Amino acid sequence: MAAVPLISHRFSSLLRSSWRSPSTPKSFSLAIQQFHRFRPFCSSSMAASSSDPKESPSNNPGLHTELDDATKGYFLQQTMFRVKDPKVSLDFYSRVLGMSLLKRLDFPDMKFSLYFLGYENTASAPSDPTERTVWTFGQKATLELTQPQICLQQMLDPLNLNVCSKLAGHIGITVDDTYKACERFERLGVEFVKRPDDGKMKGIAFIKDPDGYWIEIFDLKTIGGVTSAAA
Ligand SMILES: C[C@@H](O)C(=O)SC[C@H](NC(=O)CC[C@H](N)C(=O)O)C(=O)NCC(=O)O
Ligand SMILES: [Zn+2]
Repeated sequence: MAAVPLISHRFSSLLRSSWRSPSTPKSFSLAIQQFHRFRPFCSSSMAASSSDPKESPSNNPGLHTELDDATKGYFLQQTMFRVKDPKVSLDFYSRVLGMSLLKRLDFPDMKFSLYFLGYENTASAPSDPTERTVWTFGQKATLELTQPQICLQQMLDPLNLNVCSKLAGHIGITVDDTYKACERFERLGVEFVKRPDDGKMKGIAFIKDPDGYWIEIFDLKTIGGVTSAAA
């Protein structure tokens, strides 16, 4: 909201200066041009009604608060970063930020490893490797560090626009049922990167958000089996 006073201040000072000297229609028309340039921004922010909370739908076009029952139980489970050296990253996130390694998954045939970090107490993690995977995917807000060996060269090449050079990989949502969720996404016209039965990892899907960010979709019923060989 702070930006709006700045813009309206700039616009009002333009108006004042042009108004004070009506003989200079040029600055007045500039002021009007400025207004029209910033109006879309102002209209969405200045339209905030003082009677409703700032976070209400009336002040946030596009926001829905009557949520679809189908999404009940969804939670943000992970954010995936690609890393150049897991040793350096694990040191940073554990020693500097106090995270624990909840789960490590190794996919030697696909040449990458995954490190799931978070603030959960690992003393409560199951000892069975696959059950520990399911436990991890039941935790909210983990960090998934991906060390994609085959991508390493692309990552080190700043000019490389290969998917691997994007350091921020995806976010991941734990849903109740991946196939049911994806059938709903199809009905809603969501763009897919990978449908659940595409590619090597059956049962995991990737959709895109309006800006093209990848969102991974999985569930606790299948994630253990999908990753059992890597557990
Ligand atoms: C377990 C789940 O949270 C995953 O993210 S595994 C998904 C899998 N990841 C990779 O293949 C990592 C290596 C890849 N080269 C990369 O850098 O992303 C996957 O299918 N990723 C999407 C893809 O199309 O690569
Ligand atoms: Zn992931």
